Amino acid sequence: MQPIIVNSLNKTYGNGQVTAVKDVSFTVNENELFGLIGPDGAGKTSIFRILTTLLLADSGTAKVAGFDVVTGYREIRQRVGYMPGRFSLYPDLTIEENLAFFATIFDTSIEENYHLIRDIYIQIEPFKKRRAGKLSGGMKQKLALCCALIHKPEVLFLDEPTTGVDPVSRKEFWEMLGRLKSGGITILVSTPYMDEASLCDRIALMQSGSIMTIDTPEALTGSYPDPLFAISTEKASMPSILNALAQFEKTKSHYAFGEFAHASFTDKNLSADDIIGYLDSRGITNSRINLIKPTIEDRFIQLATQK
Ligand SMILES: Nc1ncnc2c1ncn2[C@@H]1O[C@H](COP(=O)(O)OP(=O)(O)OP(=O)(O)O)[C@@H](O)[C@H]1O
Repeated sequence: MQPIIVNSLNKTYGNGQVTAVKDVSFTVNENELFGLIGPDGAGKTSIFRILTTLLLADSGTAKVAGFDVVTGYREIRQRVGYMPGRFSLYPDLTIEENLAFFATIFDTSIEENYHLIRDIYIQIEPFKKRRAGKLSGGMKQKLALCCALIHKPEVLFLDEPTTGVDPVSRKEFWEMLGRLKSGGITILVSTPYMDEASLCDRIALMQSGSIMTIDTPEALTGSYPDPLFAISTEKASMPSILNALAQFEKTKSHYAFGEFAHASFTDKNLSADDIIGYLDSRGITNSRINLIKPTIEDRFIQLATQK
């Protein structure tokens, strides 16, 4: 059985004025870590809320853990864990009290399922008497994950779990997801961070409510359609490099990527020397150009901007 089956979901807000989810279909396999990747407003939270039975779709169907999200909402709520994007715990309760509260509403106890959360909980246990509202971003997120796990869910929904969290805690968090997955839980996670996408088994790249493509991270970057170059120079500013590239008739795409400009060209036989020659002719000298392996972010930009 596939724990998540989504078929042609649509969701609008404001009497149809805002389209949040547009004909979205995907499936998640048992024991898979599946990512919804896209910028703010792509529709990720709406999908999470529909799948966790907190929001009704306008049309389409979805099944979670074998139950329909409309007719089987009670069963689904028993079987899933949900960590919403915004901090959802009780700020005036301590770590321990929040966890005990979530255990109680699911008719279990911290002791009964301690083994599920142990790896994560031991990191925040020394502060168990501290109120949740007074925790750092990384600690809040660990507590929220413990609360989402304490009733032993079959499917875990994590909506932007690492937004606002420092890089070290983000890394630790993803290592924890890997361990949970090995423990047999199916995970749907969303993130706007493209570097995290590569840690999923498969990802759906989303924009403006639609899924542009679904595949493994390796297959997505491997199927980038053109040679991609990273260009830098100490002698010219980024805007002037981008401006020169914009005026080159063979430029297909160009954008700033950290300290580099990334560019692809309509002529697949164009060499780095040809590009250096063109930039020289535009007064951009001493440029360095490397043929690079595209990242998920490059692939996202390519799909989002293709005509
Ligand atoms: N209750 C609402 N009323 C009106 N518009 C909404 C509502 N909730 C979401 N939207 C709009 O629907 C679109 C999709 O929002 P959604 O929250 O699902 O996306 P997201 O990818 O999760 O982004 P974010 O990270 O910003 O939450 C956005 O344009 C958003 O402004």
